[in-house]
Amino acid sequence: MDVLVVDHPLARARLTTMRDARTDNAAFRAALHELTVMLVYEATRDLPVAEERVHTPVARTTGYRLANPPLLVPVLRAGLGMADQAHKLIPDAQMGFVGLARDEETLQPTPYMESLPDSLAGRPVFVLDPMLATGGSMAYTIRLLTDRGATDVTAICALAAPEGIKHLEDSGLPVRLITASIDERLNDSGFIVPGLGDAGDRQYGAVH
Ligand SMILES: O=P(O)(O)OC[C@H]1O[C@H](OP(=O)(O)OP(=O)(O)O)[C@H](O)[C@@H]1O
Ligand SMILES: O=c1cc[nH]c(=O)[nH]1
Ligand SMILES: [Mg+2]
Repeated sequence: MDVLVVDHPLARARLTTMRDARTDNAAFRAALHELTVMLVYEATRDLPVAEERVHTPVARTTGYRLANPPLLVPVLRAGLGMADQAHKLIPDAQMGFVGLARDEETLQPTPYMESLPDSLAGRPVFVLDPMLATGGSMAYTIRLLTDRGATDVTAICALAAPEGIKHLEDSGLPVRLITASIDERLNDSGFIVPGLGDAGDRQYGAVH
């Protein structure tokens, strides 16, 4: 599996803000928004472009646009904090939604929402979720996509654990990963160490 770690100094600075336990919900959301721009920028770097003629005030020249904009799929809740920024960068993208909550005992994803186009054949997909921990939620989401014909999936995550990367690699699913950091490990509760805590709670407040 291709893995790209975006370790640009500005990305590291935003991630540091997100990691800091003193960062409040609003500042955490702002840092995630800004980090998302950097991750999506890198994720789109090699996408095919279509050429079009453009008239500047001075002359005619060749212009460019994405030939086949990806479907954006935020994984609720935490991925919602990446959705608007990704959409601003790719305004003609369509968006689908998946809602998952990880069971705190079993660490298995429990699905509660799914809104995706019927067919994804020939369409690249960007899955937006700040956290790749065990990898169970991401693998579940990607299977929803491949069941609809997707063969080109990019997982965009602020943080990834080695265990989650291995899970995706072992799954054989057609995915590449863009992340700002590969952290050390998971703890006994399935949290990424050093991590940043619960990315949903850090943005929107605790539900339990
Ligand atoms: O790799 P995994 O072990 O599956 O864990 C990662 C998942 O955990 C978090 O969501 P959570 O279940 O906490 O839901 P939330 O976004 O509503 O907080 C995160 O946003 C991922 O979706
Ligand atoms: O560290 C973790 C692991 C899973 N989900 C989170 O939000 N944080
Ligand atoms: Mg959560």
